[in-house]
Amino acid sequence: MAADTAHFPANHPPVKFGKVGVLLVNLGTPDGTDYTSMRRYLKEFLMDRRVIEWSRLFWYPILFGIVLNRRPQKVGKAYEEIWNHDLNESYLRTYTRSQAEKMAESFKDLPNVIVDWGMRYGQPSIPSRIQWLKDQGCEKILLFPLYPQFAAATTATVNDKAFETLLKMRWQPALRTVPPYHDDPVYIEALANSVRKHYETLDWEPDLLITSFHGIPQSYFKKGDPYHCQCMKTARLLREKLDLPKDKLMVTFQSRFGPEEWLQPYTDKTVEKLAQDGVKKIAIMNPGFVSDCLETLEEIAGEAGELFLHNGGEKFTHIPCLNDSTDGMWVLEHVVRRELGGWI
Ligand SMILES: C=CC1=C(C)c2cc3[nH]c(cc4nc(cc5[nH]c(cc1n2)c(C)c5CCC(=O)O)C(CCC(=O)O)=C4C)c(C)c3C=C
Ligand SMILES: [Fe+2]
Ligand SMILES: [Fe+2]
Repeated sequence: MAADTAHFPANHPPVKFGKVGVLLVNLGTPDGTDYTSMRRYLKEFLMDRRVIEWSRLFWYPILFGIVLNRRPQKVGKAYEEIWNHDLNESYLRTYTRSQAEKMAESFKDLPNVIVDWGMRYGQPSIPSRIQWLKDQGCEKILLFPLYPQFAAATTATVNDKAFETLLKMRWQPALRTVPPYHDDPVYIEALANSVRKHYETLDWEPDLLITSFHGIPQSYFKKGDPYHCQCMKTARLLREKLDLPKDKLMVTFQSRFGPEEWLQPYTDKTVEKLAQDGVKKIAIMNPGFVSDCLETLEEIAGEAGELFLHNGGEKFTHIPCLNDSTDGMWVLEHVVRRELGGWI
């Protein structure tokens, strides 16, 4: 309900209250594909201690001396290929905004709830959205890092940024964070549906389904990150839901960065080897990404596909992420309604 200020004394500052905010947060994305936008985005991303855990004394000379000079141009070209030119933004931003808009529409039965969206890196920033929700009268905010599997490099850094924002506020809203939903039956069912629906569009049948998750360094896993285990559980539940034998669904990890050893098997090496070993038809999906982005469209649908076909594979298909599809929205809304328990 709109805040009722009628009974305030005449000299009382106007305040809004009584609302509950839902803030959907995804990773982030550059504002443009040019060098300056790319550098700004990568700098914020790669300065995050949750993402790169190396000592700053070691990392900053490499970051500022090499990475931020070369990588913006290289990655900018890759973004150029998958850019949403109609809206002049990346699909990650298009989908995240659409997810918030669709959720707001279906939450019309909850008039006190305001749904908003933000990014961990780049715009709209988490501090700006938390302040905006507070200004709208949100005394309670449900923060939803959209990643199904928890990783310190993704979920924890979103939570950190939100709490860091509260650190500077006198009148803080109550903040609740959404836990990982890697084994939620609704999520698993939506993934299974997306596979079934995609297969119906093909005039061939894949010999193998690869679930490719974003990797993390092995060292993060050894320090106790639950990410690997949660990816494995998602994949097992999906395989069971699809009624596939163990050898028909494979888990791989993509997007290595830097010289360290990352979670294995690596997606690119696996795809290459499978083709060389005579596997002819594969499908790849990215269950850990809530929206298609550079890592799914360029690296998997593009590069991994080419690698497979150039090494002897005959058929390759990429199954889109859940994005803002009906099934995808069903998952996000189910998780949010559950986590709002006691607040609405
Ligand atoms: C050491 C570096 C990185 C870790 C650890 C890492 C983990 C991680 N990332 C995602 C999801 C996404 N990453 C994306 C892009 C991206 N990731 C890294 C580095 C690490 N990620 C970089 C440097 C970049 C930028 C592109 C590049 O320079 O190669 C994206 C795409 C964003 C977009 O705008 O499209 C996503 C999404 C997860 C889920 C994860 C750990 C679980
Ligand atoms: Fe990443
Ligand atoms: Fe494990």
